Amino acid sequence: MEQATFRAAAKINLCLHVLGRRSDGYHELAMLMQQVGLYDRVAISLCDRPGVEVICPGLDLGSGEENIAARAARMVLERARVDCGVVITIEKQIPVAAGLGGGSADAAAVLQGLNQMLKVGLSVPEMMSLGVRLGADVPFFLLGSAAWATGIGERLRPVADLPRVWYLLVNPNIPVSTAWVFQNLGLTSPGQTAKLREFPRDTGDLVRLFHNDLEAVTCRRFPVVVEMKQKLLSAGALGALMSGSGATVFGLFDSESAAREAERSISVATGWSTFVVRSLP
Ligand SMILES: C[C@@](CO)(OP(=O)(O)O)[C@H](O)COP(=O)(O)OP(=O)(O)OC[C@H]1O[C@@H](n2ccc(N)nc2=O)[C@H](O)[C@@H]1O
Ligand SMILES: Nc1ncnc2c1ncn2[C@@H]1O[C@H](COP(=O)(O)OP(=O)(O)O)[C@@H](O)[C@H]1O
Repeated sequence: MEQATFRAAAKINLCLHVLGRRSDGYHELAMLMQQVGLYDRVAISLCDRPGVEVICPGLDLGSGEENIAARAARMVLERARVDCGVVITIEKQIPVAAGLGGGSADAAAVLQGLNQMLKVGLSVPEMMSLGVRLGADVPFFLLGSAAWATGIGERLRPVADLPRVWYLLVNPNIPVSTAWVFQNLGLTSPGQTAKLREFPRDTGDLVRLFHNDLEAVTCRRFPVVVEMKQKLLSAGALGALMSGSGATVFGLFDSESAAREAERSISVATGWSTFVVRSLP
């Protein structure tokens, strides 16, 4: 039985502007997205028994249509025209429903991993067009570099050489539904366009880009997000922002030691989950 293990890194949104609502209910966005060093481990085993099984120790994410990794596996198996089955074991480190794209990252790892293991020969653009049917964020994870994202998040322009910085991620252990946040956005006029040509060269440039149109919606329902931002700033973060639809907040630091010191002061005082991570290229 062939087996391989892949790492699936989380993402943060350094800015997220909502530009408008489409007739299918999705929203046009403009975002700067970057992966960070917080990983799920996705182990894929091929087996003789047909079907897809997903095991996620300690969590119940199902193996049916509700599980995005299982859906990704079925898509590749259909194209591979083989009659083997797949068992996927996901060790989650990325908090679930946290604005860090964990499900989409796992799905991208399964698309790439099975494509490789079954020698299906799908190109990256082909995987991206399958991926966007699983989730708007999946193409970004297949790209594998920081990017400006437009459309519903699937139109990507890679950004090279973003400053490598450290983030302290703080999550209150409250799951937030992305669909709920968009439904409660109450968009009345067209949103502001982000300056997509902007090229952040240093930490100051990065912090000046920080903006998230979804933050106010999540903060109204979960005021703890405001508290987490304030705690990060008083602990020395150069900037702090909610990622995606929340509720994770990230604080930016220019050294690992500064981020770890802030983590100590924040996690001593609260029961929140914290992660010190480096930005990925
Ligand atoms: C908001 C973002 C920002 O990166 O991140 P998360 O908070 O999920 O991490 C993403 O756009 C989320 O991407 P993803 O989580 O893959 O979204 P999907 O599963 O496709 O969509 C979940 C729901 O969010 C809404 N949605 C999503 C993307 C988008 N551009 N417009 C939307 O209105 C839709 O109501 C959809 O039913
Ligand atoms: N492999 C998976 N990892 C995380 N969540 C998953 C997975 N498969 C399905 N889900 C479901 O997807 C939803 C969104 O999860 P996630 O991708 O972690 O959040 P977010 O979109 O906020 O980053 C959750 O409600 C969860 O139950």
